[in-house]
Amino acid sequence: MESLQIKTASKKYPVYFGERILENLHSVIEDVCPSVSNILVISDETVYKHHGKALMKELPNQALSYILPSGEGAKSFEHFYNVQTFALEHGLDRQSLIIAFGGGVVGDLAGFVAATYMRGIPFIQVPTTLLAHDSAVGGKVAINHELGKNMIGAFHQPEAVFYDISLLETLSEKEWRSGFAEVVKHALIYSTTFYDWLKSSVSTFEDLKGETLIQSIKEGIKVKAEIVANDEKETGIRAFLNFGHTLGHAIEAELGYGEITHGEAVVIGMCFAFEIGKELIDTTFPLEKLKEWLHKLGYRTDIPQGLDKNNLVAKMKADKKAQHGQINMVLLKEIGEPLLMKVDEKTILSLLSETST
Ligand SMILES: NC(=O)c1ccc[n+]([C@@H]2O[C@H](COP(=O)([O-])OP(=O)(O)OC[C@H]3O[C@@H](n4cnc5c(N)ncnc54)[C@H](O)[C@@H]3O)[C@@H](O)[C@H]2O)c1
Ligand SMILES: O=C(O)C(=O)C[C@@H](O)[C@H](O)[C@H](O)COP(=O)(O)O
Ligand SMILES: [Zn+2]
Repeated sequence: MESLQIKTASKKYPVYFGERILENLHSVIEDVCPSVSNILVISDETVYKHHGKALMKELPNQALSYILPSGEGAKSFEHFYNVQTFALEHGLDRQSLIIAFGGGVVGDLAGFVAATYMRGIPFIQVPTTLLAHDSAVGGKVAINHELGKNMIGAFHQPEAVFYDISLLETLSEKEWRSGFAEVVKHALIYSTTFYDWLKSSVSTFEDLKGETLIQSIKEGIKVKAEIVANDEKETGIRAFLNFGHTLGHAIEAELGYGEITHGEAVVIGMCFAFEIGKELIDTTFPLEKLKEWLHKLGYRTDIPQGLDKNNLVAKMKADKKAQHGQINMVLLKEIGEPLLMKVDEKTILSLLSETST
């Protein structure tokens, strides 16, 4: 089992990763939460069906579980409230531990429950998707609002991240595609070395196995770790991790949560940010080559049909990076050279019209 250390202003914690490491979970819990009173596992139906038994076998018999429906819809006020009610009814206290067992949806919701229950209790992320190499690290936890993604949330770091990569074997191709988008994002904002390696190593999702998978996850987490170590609460460079998300989140909210995966929306958002970059900054980035690779991997890079462009712009203006109602987007001058820039909504509206099908 390998490990990395995450050091943020508020907390230091380990990220353990490797294949078939679940049997080590109890000793990690003893290490990071030695005086835990009881445990609540929060998961979703699909994850629990595939891997629930294997997880619960590693926990004390009294461990509780709360199973959410699968998918983005679980990041709602209703499910948040229901989990809090369950926790209260079952007597969770400040010595209780929440285990988020699932992808980014479970991690974000369970983390937000942990952040707010009795003003904050510990939690451990046990991620089960590729995407969660991103969501499980860094402490952003949230639920969605009809008016925007992750609008209600907190920064609450986990006590540990425990990533058994073998659990990913049951993921569908759609979910590999969604998760890989955030790996590509990490490479693009960080370094040519990471990006070139990724591009030459992954031509189909079949390639995401063994060492290539471990390396992709490890490098992605390292990028995230370095950024959150310097800016835990997004007062500056953490915004770079939001590359592709200004439009991506707007598309997810406009289409209806769960109609498009997070990663697929981020890919469209990243390509759009490159188009904006062509207009506003001096960049030589070969966007067509990136798109060629993305299309081979089955991504769409154009804006889905039928979306109202004015509504998209309104959502982009409501994004958390906006300042005084002005849209702030992450653009890339070159690979590894992100910058945050105010973009006029007229520029956005006209490019949205040009790049839509
Ligand atoms: N907090 C952050 O920093 C951060 C970062 C990136 C994304 N996110 C959020 O993460 C969410 C997306 O996460 P996700 O893509 O992991 O979605 P998800 O948690 O909904 O998982 C995707 C689907 O795969 C299923 N699944 C999960 N693990 C599985 C497994 N091992 N085998 C089979 N099926 C499995 C789930 O049931 C679900 O249907 C979005 O809400 C996004 O906003 C948060
Ligand atoms: O960790 C971050 O910071 C990110 O922006 C990572 C993103 O991939 C992730 O989707 C995050 O949840 C977006 O945050 P938000 O603040 O735009 O809601
Ligand atoms: Zn994301």
